[in-house]
Amino acid sequence: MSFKLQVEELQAWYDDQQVLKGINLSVRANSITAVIGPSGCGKSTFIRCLNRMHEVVPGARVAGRVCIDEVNIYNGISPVEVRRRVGMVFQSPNIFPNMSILHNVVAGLSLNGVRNKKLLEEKAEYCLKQVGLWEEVKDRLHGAAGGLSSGQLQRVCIARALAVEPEVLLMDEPCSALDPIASIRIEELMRELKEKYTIVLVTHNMQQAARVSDYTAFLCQGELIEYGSTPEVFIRPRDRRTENYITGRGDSVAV
Ligand SMILES: Nc1ncnc2c1ncn2[C@@H]1O[C@H](COP(=O)(O)OP(=O)(O)OP(=O)(O)O)[C@@H](O)[C@H]1O
Repeated sequence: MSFKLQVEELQAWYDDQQVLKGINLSVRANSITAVIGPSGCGKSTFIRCLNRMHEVVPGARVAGRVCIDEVNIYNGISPVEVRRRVGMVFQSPNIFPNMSILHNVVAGLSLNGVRNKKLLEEKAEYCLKQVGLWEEVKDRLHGAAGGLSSGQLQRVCIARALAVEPEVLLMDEPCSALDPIASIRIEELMRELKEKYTIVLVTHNMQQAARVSDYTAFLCQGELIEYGSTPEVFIRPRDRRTENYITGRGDSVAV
C-alpha cells in the first residue's frame, strides 16, 4: 500500500514553546488515520503542519519534512497549492451564515477566480451529493446557509473542502459540535470518502477513533508514542501511556 503523506522529524514551535518534538509518521493513501492524545499534546498543531496552516500563526515555526507523494510541502510548493491539495474541516462549521448554501460550497472556487455560473452550480451539486446533502437542500440552494442544522452545516463545510478537489482531508474534531446521530452520519461519510481521499482525523472520542479509523497515532507531550493499525493500538497497545489513555486512566500529561 502506498503512502500519501510522509512526515519526517517534524518539529513545531509557538515562539519559544516547542510543541512537536520530532514526529515521524507515514500516512497510507485511502485510509483514515486518527490522531489521539491528551488535551494540549499537539494534535491540532500536528495536522495544521500537514497543510502549512501552522505558519499562519505569528511566531509559529516548523522544522522537518512533510511530503505529499514524496514532494516536500515546505520546499518548492506554494502554501496556497498545498492547502488546495490538503483540505481542512474544523471543529465548528465555519460557514458564512448570510451567504447561500450554494455559495458556501463553492466559496473556495470563487476565491480562486472561477466565475462560470453553470460550472459552479454543477460543482456544488456534485459535492453536495458526495456528502449526502443534495436531497435535503436542493430546493433551497439559494437560501441562507444559516438556516441549516449543525450536522448539515458540517456537511456543507466538507462539501466546500471537496469542491477544490483535494487529495487529503484533515478533520479537526469534526463531530465535537454535533449530536450522536449527526456524528454517526459524518463517520459514515468519512468511510465513503476514504475511497477517494486520504483522511487524517483528530478526535477526543475514543469510540469514534476505534469505529472509523484504520490507523491510530497516539501523541503525548508533542511526541508520537505509538502508531499502528487501529485494532492493534486499541486491543494490544505497546506502550503503557497509550493503554492508560485509551482506557480512560488519564487525559492528562501524567498518563
Ligand atoms: N496559537 C497558539 N499560540 C500559542 N500557543 C499555542 C497556540 N495554539 C496552540 N498552542 C499551544 O500548543 C500546545 C499544543 O496545542 P494543540 O492545540 O496543538 O493541542 P491539542 O492536542 O490539539 O489540544 P486539544 O485537544 O485541547 O485541542 C498547547 O500547549 C497550546 O497551548
